[in-house]
Amino acid sequence: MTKVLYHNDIQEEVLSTKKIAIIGYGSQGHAHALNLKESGFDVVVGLRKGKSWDQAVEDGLPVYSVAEATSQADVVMILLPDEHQPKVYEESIKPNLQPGNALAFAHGFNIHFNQIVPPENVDVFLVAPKGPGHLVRRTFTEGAGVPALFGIYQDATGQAKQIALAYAKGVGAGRAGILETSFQEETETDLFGEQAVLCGGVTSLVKAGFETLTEAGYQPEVAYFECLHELKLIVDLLYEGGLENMRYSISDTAQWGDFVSGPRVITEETKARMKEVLTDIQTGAFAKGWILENQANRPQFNAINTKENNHPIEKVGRELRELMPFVKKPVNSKKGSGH
Ligand SMILES: NC(=O)C1=CN([C@@H]2O[C@H](COP(=O)(O)OP(=O)(O)OC[C@H]3O[C@@H](n4cnc5c(N)ncnc54)[C@H](OP(=O)(O)O)[C@@H]3O)[C@@H](O)[C@H]2O)C=CC1
Ligand SMILES: CC[C@](O)(C(C)=O)C(=O)O
Ligand SMILES: [Mg+2]
Ligand SMILES: [Mg+2]
Repeated sequence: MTKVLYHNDIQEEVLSTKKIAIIGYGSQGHAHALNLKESGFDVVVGLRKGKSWDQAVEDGLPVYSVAEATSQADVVMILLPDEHQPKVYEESIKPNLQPGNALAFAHGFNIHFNQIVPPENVDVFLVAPKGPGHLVRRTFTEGAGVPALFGIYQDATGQAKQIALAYAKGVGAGRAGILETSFQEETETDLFGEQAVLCGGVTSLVKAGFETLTEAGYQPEVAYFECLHELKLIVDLLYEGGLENMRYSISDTAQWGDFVSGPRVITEETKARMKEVLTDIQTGAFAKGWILENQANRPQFNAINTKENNHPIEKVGRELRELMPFVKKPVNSKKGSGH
């Protein structure tokens, strides 16, 4: 089995004497900055003026422009949206990097697809939490953590691995498990996971189930509970104990239905489509399309986003969640949250 590292396997001294600049204060940025600070590290945040800047100040962090934060830091972690990173890197980060600094990422996209080409005299590593930033923060405050991958692209100082590991420990990943990867493996598996399974796969499955039931005349509220709300409860069992644990808790009738009907829905054809998705990622076709979409100001992204937000499952879901005060407010609507 691949070696998985935990909290006590990692020395953090190599990072204790360094200043870390977190560039961006969104989903991952706020989690890394706050977790590292509470782990005892010296953290500054680099931003443009705006909502995130105000939030980081309110959270008690020293905030500077991206150029100023980079200039004073030893480790520069870029946590801007992938599509904004190359421009900000060229204009504000690259001119302020010193030999021996470390440039870090939470996803390998821009390095792997050559959108950012760092100088040879800096370390380049990634620490990629395998979970959404808001959960990286929430689990940390609860004394737990989200697993992370680390990978080294360039080791100019001979210390890149130790620095990356100390960083991963500082964000709380040592509580859950830290695994070594390459930029290529992290980039390709992360894109595949979010497209085919975690995000694209799940949303398409949920909508298809909801539409099948409502088009057959069943109540949208019943379809919502069956196909979306209960998914979290089923996923909790998978998370805690795998497929067997989930199947232990459900009825034998459900388990038999799982065995005979699951493979009728997710078929060899689905797997063939997954392989096509993976090929597009590996060849760079997906990356090229995403870069072009951004250069054109996201016409398709915006149109699809609006349509998706107006899907009937979203409308009935909003109404039903209002009546369940115990359901956590979505991370994009917390009052006063700039994350
Ligand atoms: N989201 C996640 O959970 C995960 C993300 N990742 C990776 O982490 C990285 C960050 O992603 P994510 O956290 O989703 O990013 P977000 O979209 O949440 O980042 C938004 C932040 O970036 C700032 N920002 C955007 N553009 C600029 C700019 N031009 N100059 C300065 N600041 C800017 C925003 O500031 P403002 O308020 O001023 O707009 C805000 O603070 C990506 O590489 C992503 O792939 C990896 C694992 C999971
Ligand atoms: C699953 C989506 C993700 O890869 C993540 C939260 O890990 C992302 O890019 O946001
Ligand atoms: Mg991911
Ligand atoms: Mg991702």
